[in-house]
Amino acid sequence: MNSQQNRNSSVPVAIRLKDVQHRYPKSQVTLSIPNWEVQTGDKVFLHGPSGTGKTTLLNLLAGVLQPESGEIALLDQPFSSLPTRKRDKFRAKHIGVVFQQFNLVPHLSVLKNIRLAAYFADNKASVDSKAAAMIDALRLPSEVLHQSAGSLSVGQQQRVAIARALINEPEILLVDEPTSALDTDARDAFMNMLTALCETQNTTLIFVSHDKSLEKYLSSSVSLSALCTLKEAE
Ligand SMILES: Nc1ncnc2c1ncn2[C@@H]1O[C@H](COP(=O)(O)OP(=O)(O)OP(=O)(O)O)[C@@H](O)[C@H]1O
Repeated sequence: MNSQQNRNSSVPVAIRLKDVQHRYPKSQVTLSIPNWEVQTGDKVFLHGPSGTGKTTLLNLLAGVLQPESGEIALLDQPFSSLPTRKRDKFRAKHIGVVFQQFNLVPHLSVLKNIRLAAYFADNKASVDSKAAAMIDALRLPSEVLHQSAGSLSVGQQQRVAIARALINEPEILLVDEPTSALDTDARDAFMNMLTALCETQNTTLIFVSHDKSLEKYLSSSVSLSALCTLKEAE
């Protein structure tokens, strides 16, 4: 099912892009998204061949990149036009991000990695007990909380990255190719855990992957080529 076709006008929109254009410095290629809306609670599988702009779009949604023109609104608030500090604050409070390298601090314990995300979002609500519950929900033994993130396997780090991204109960979760290092069984388990956690928190999920076999875990599917164009300057 396509997320544009799946739209129900009574459900609020979590993500809205209008006439967004982005060009990397010194690049001739412009990525252009005329219109895209994602409803609250939708879990979108965003797919497309390598180099079509998936990571660029996630970075725009995370506010790591700013569009050259157009507007990205999140949770009915202007986002891409916010000054950097306000955008950083908004991201820390409302957006969870799991990118390909997980970006855990390797020498810090799992618990400290999770506490750090809560600290940046000014989240003081019983973080340690929530972290323990999340680690349990992700089927990791409680001992990992006190192990350094860098000492864990890739699959374990992946789950810790999800726990860290969800600790502030973000309304939006952005996930980029997190399963590429996993075998089929581990991938199934991971996808089930991820979507169940998002369901519990009514999180809007944007999940990027090349792997079309993962489509079945998400509630809708969008091809990058239907959403955006990449144009080279003449
Ligand atoms: N930092 C950068 N500077 C210049 N051009 C870039 C940069 N990052 C990406 N691009 C270009 O932008 C386009 C989209 O790249 P992007 O990484 O978003 O694609 P992708 O679909 O995520 O690819 P993959 O599936 O291989 O990760 C490509 O043409 C790429 O060469």
